Amino acid sequence: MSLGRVLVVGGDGQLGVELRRRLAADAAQVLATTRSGRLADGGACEALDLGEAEAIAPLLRRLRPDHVVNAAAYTAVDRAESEPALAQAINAVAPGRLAQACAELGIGLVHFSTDYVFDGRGQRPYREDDATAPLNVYGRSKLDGERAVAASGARHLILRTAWVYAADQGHNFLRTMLRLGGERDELRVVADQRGSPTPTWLLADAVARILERGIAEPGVRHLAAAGETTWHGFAEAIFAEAVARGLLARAPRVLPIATAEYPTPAQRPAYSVLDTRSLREEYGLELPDWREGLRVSLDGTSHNG
Ligand SMILES: NC(=O)C1=CN([C@@H]2O[C@H](COP(=O)(O)OP(=O)(O)OC[C@H]3O[C@@H](n4cnc5c(N)ncnc54)[C@H](OP(=O)(O)O)[C@@H]3O)[C@@H](O)[C@H]2O)C=CC1
Ligand SMILES: Cc1cn([C@H]2C[C@H](O)[C@@H](COP(=O)(O)OP(=O)(O)O[C@H]3O[C@@H](C)C(=O)[C@@H](O)[C@H]3O)O2)c(=O)[nH]c1=O
Ligand SMILES: [Mg+2]
Repeated sequence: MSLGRVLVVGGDGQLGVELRRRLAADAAQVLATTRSGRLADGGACEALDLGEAEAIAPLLRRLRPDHVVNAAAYTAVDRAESEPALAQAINAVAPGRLAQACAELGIGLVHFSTDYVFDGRGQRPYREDDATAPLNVYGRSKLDGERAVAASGARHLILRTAWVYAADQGHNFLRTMLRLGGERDELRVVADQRGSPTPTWLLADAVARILERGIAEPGVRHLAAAGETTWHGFAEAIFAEAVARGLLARAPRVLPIATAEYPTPAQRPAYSVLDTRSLREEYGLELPDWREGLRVSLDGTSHNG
């Protein structure tokens, strides 16, 4: 079955790359945008700077995709504290304009949001309707983006995910740990923030399934790997799996530290595990445990969900 024409906005981000790869198998045509109008692999695509929101509607009118998947965002959590206007423009204003154009043209929209919309004082996995209270600029801008998309009237899904990584590309914790682990004997990693590391292939598989079934009930859904760990636990797992595969000669020592011992400009939630039941039931998804997600990512085997 063909998914028709799908436009991936932000086609060279870590999620955008994986979406293009995954959807190419099922879609009649995968279109993409980057800021420059070129893909990192040299291919051509559409140019779209999300800082210029007035360019969005004309582009969609010209391309007329069946679905838009928005994988673009301002994701530099610490830098956002000193660039709040830019974070707001990319994460809130642009998604709102994108969604309005989708509503006008009858295009379905899949948009991504984050666990950082929560303050982390929860005691059990967060459900979609739990109260949001972002602790940082990035989280606030993403929450405003959710609200703008919801208000647009577009047939949409807002997928809140968490701790996203890919083994082969992008700026992410896995790749940072593999790099630092090769350089140092000892790392200090926070052990009091809990969440669920989620590979981009899992997200791309879920999007393919969603587009295949269609967006029935608009709204927010949670989508992340199952289970939970801390950044320290994730780091330990990364080194164990990397050494087992010969990706690293030996694991560094990973000292568990408190958040207070790793000061950063942005405050982060202490607990942001997401309850994914709603999306799993609605779309018949089986979400792997985060550790299995890590293994598959490092094996480089592509998964079909
Ligand atoms: N990374 C994570 O841990 C998590 C991410 N998410 C969400 O998932 C989605 C995908 O994130 P991820 O793939 O990790 O993000 P990346 O940072 O890897 O990719 C984001 C993409 O957005 C593009 N972009 C940023 N600003 C602009 C702009 N002004 N105009 C056009 N493009 C722009 C970037 O392009 P360029 O490189 O040119 O700046 C980049 O290609 C986002 O909505 C994010 O908020 C949710 C939870 C966790
Ligand atoms: C590199 C490093 C980080 N840390 C800590 C800092 C932070 O609390 C945690 C993770 O660091 P990062 O910078 O990768 O995390 P961060 O940029 O906060 O990751 C977030 O990105 C945004 C886009 C999201 O939406 C979130 O879901 C989440 O994935 O690990 C250490 O304790 N030791 C280290 O050596
Ligand atoms: Mg980061």
